[in-house]
Amino acid sequence: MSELAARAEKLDATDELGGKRGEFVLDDVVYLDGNSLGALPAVVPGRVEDVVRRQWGELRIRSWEESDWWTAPERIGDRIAPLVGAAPGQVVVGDSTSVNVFKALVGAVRLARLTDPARDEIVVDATTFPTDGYIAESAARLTGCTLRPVAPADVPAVLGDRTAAVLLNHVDYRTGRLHDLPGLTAAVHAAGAYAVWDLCHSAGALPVGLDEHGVDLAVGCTYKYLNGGPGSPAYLYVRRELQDRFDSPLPGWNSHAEPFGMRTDYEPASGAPRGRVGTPDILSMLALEAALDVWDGVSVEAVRAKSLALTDFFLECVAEYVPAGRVACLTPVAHEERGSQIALRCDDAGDVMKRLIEQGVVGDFRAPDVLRFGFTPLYVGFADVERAARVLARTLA
Ligand SMILES: Cc1ncc(COP(=O)(O)O)c(C=O)c1O
Ligand SMILES: Nc1c(O)cccc1C(=O)C[C@H](N)C(=O)O
Repeated sequence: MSELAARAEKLDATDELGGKRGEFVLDDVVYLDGNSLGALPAVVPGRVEDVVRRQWGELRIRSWEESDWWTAPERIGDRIAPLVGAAPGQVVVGDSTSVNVFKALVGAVRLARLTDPARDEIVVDATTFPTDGYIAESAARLTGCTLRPVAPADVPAVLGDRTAAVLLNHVDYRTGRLHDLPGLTAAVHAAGAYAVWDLCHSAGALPVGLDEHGVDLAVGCTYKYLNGGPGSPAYLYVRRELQDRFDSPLPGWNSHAEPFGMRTDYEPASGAPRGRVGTPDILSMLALEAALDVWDGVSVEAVRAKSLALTDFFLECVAEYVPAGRVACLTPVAHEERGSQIALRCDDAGDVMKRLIEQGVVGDFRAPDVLRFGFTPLYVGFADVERAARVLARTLA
């Protein structure tokens, strides 16, 4: 056994999160794609079966009340809240991330214009996951704003009294770079603008501190580190002090103060429900609720500590096993700039990833030349990491 393999064994033996792996349905594959689709928590199938057979099949319409379907978006929002550093009552679950980006960004521009109607610029992360960029462009057109795509580090330099809202990613989906949420949020506020953060690649992987850092609005998906399942609903955070002024661009009947009043005039609900739109996707939502059980007794700080240890160890194994110059790491080495993934640039990355997957190491390929490996501390161990680096070296040899 190599020195690194022996070390991996020891690290796994003392890993305080090691026991969590047994709460997931996993096989012999090294699954490093939880930053795209989280693994299945073992508790989910039985709970979904109950929702389908008993709640829907037997109780039918009664379940909106008796099975608490109607309040699921806020209830499950409150389960996600502590994972992103939010007090209860500020997170609502529903719709896709894309839709929530739209609600948050248009809502942020409207908030800015309450005090300064002349604000007419939206700043967006130029390196963003494409959907955020597309939605930002449309939100700018709809609100009569100019869109300024800027790399996150350059955002402070372009802020001014025309800035209405800034849309940023906490962790970059390609490189795994962790952006400075506290510093950038403070800079946005100093310019009198509103900060919207996309937490897709940070929630469930590292502490976010939404309340602590005064974030205005945030969105995120639940199918990555929160393991909610394919297409599970996203969430929207609106800071408590802004909720009464939040003017959603998608005011559906579910966000009405009195949904069953069936009134022609719209009166927004107060609190987190104001972020709702239409009927919640109950099956996906309750699968997510069950999946969140794996977080019982887990601290995000412990997850972060293990995530950094896993990514450090992966970099060490890659440096030891992979011939020098064969891959280049795009992910920052500094802990304060690293999310929970490692991105390696490599020639023929698409083909290399195919061959890795054939050998039981599942990451993903992002065009044009990136091998992406996501590390989910709840179910990835150090022996997995050592094996992944070993198989990568063999594949590249
Ligand atoms: C940063 C980021 N935003 C948004 C999305 C996707 O949004 P949606 O849930 O609408 O597909 C993803 C991944 O799919 C993402 O990585
Ligand atoms: N949402 C996805 C999907 O429906 C199919 C395939 C991949 C995804 C993803 O989540 C991609 C992911 N956001 C990324 O960072 O690339």
